[in-house]
Amino acid sequence: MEKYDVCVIGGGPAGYAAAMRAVDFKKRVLLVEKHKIGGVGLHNGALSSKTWWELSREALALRSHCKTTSLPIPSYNFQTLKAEVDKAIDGRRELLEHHMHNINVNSSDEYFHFKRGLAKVVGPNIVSIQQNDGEDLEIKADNIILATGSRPRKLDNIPIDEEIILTSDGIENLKEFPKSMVIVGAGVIGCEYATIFSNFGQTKVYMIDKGNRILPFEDEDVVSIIERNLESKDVTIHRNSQLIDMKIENGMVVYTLEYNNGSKEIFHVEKALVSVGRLPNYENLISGSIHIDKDNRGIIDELTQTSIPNIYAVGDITADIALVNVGELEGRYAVEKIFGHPKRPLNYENISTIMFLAPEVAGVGINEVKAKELGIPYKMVCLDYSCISRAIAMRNTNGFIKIIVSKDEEMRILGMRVIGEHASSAIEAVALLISMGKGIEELAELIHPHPSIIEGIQECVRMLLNKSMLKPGVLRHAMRCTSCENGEVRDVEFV
Ligand SMILES: Cc1cc2nc3c(=O)[nH]c(=O)nc-3n(C[C@H](O)[C@H](O)[C@H](O)COP(=O)(O)OP(=O)(O)OC[C@H]3O[C@@H](n4cnc5c(N)ncnc54)[C@H](O)[C@@H]3O)c2cc1C
Ligand SMILES: NC(=O)c1ccc[n+]([C@@H]2O[C@H](COP(=O)([O-])OP(=O)(O)OC[C@H]3O[C@@H](n4cnc5c(N)ncnc54)[C@H](O)[C@@H]3O)[C@@H](O)[C@H]2O)c1
Repeated sequence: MEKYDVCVIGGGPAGYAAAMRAVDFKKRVLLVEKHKIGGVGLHNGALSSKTWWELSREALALRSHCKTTSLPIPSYNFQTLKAEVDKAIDGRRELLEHHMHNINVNSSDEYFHFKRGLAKVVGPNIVSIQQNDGEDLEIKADNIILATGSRPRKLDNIPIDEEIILTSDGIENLKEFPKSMVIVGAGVIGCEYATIFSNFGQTKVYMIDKGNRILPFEDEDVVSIIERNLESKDVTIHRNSQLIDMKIENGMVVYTLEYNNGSKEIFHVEKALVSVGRLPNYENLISGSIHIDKDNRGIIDELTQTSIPNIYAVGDITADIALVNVGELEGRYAVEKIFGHPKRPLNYENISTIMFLAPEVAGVGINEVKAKELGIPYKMVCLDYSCISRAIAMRNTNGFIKIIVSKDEEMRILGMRVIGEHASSAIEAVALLISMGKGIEELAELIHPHPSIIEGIQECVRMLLNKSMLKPGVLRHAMRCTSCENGEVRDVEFV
């Protein structure tokens, strides 16, 4: 039986990162992937949707340019655009495969090994592999890392066929832009696809969420900009309504909503996208004789280690945050825990995120919704994009920067949200400061390039220190500061 130091099951971002970290430790590692390397990080997921988003932004910019210059408004061919998306994904997958297949070339020992097939843990040290183009085999590994990711959650009463009623896995089955589409579940995936389809301007988009607004976990002021922008592109958000029925009739989606006053309305659309969260892939992964603690959100782990000490779980299969960067962090951490001593603790508090919407929303740490939920007293400063030179130069001042700090002398940064153009480029400095446990003085005095969006962050911080260049007492419409304790929000007045 072949023997390895570690066997990693799943070649998505978490598994790939784990396998490559094991190579650093000069350990014999086997990576097993049943389908395509890259997982949802590339296919039907992060990279594919981001490529669609980038293309849709270009399309929107061109449409608005044509409108202002009275040029004919172009229409877009779905297949041509899909070929662009496929090219981007194939390029990244080929790079990962080339890297993987050549990793041992300059080494006398073959540390890295790869098998394509379906893996199953059949003993605490034994993995069986149903190879795609070879014999089934069993291997022995001192340690096993589970990184099999997640899949879209489905609802019992919605007949998903991935042709007419789709999940994010079925987007690639589309042949052309649908004339109309309803999105069930207005979380991150739902809102990103609503942004993409409405940006192209060829699909009438409807959105339904079980809550009374989109992005229920995000702050109200962020959501209101996103909702306003979606609605300006003719997206209909069904508020205070409940989906009571959805079926396919004559190749069309027919859905019924019930409103708060008891009345009902029936809608007909070409396609539906169901994006109501994701489920961990742990079915048929572990033989019944082995018990690993798990719940319906995923495998339960203690800093990546499962209830069986030599079996680790990383990425979407675990019960915590489902993001590429988190999966990679966990994959690397698990390997460091197995073969060395991780230099830094695994910390989920300062994860940076971007929601690819219109405009983009970048975040790090907690938002106001979370701070209130946790009962943390905080101070919040907010600066409108109309005060930032770079936003003015971009002729797009739709957005703001918001920083949340602890409501005490120390004013420790708890979190930040930036909504607007270049939002993502602005958060990194703050992410670093939060992770270093620094206060805000350092940021107030750093020199940033000009003009840049991050200058707005600096002005927010100076506002907290009562030494901003623009005075909030004068620009009340564009600069806000509040404090919150026991759920009570008050305006902070500056002299
Ligand atoms: C539409 C969409 C957009 C997203 N956008 C973003 C984004 O912008 N930013 C971000 O950070 N995150 C984003 N995510 C989330 C991100 O893609 C996931 O968090 C990430 O891919 C999880 O990585 P993973 O390695 O845990 O799992 P996966 O990427 O799901 O990979 C798991 C791999 O394991 C393989 N596998 C499963 N079972 C077995 C088995 N038994 N044997 C062998 N192989 C197996 C699968 O084939 C797969 O390749 C998005 C997700 C979706 C769906
Ligand atoms: N840019 C990014 O970083 C990015 C992009 C896409 C996905 N992701 C990751 O993928 C994960 C999954 O995304 P998602 O959008 O599927 O989940 P999500 O948790 O963000 O949103 C699910 C939404 O569905 C709603 N919902 C749940 N049940 C419902 C029902 N029965 N009817 C109507 N609405 C219902 C919820 O209220 C919620 O708004 C995210 O949590 C995130 O970790 C990240």
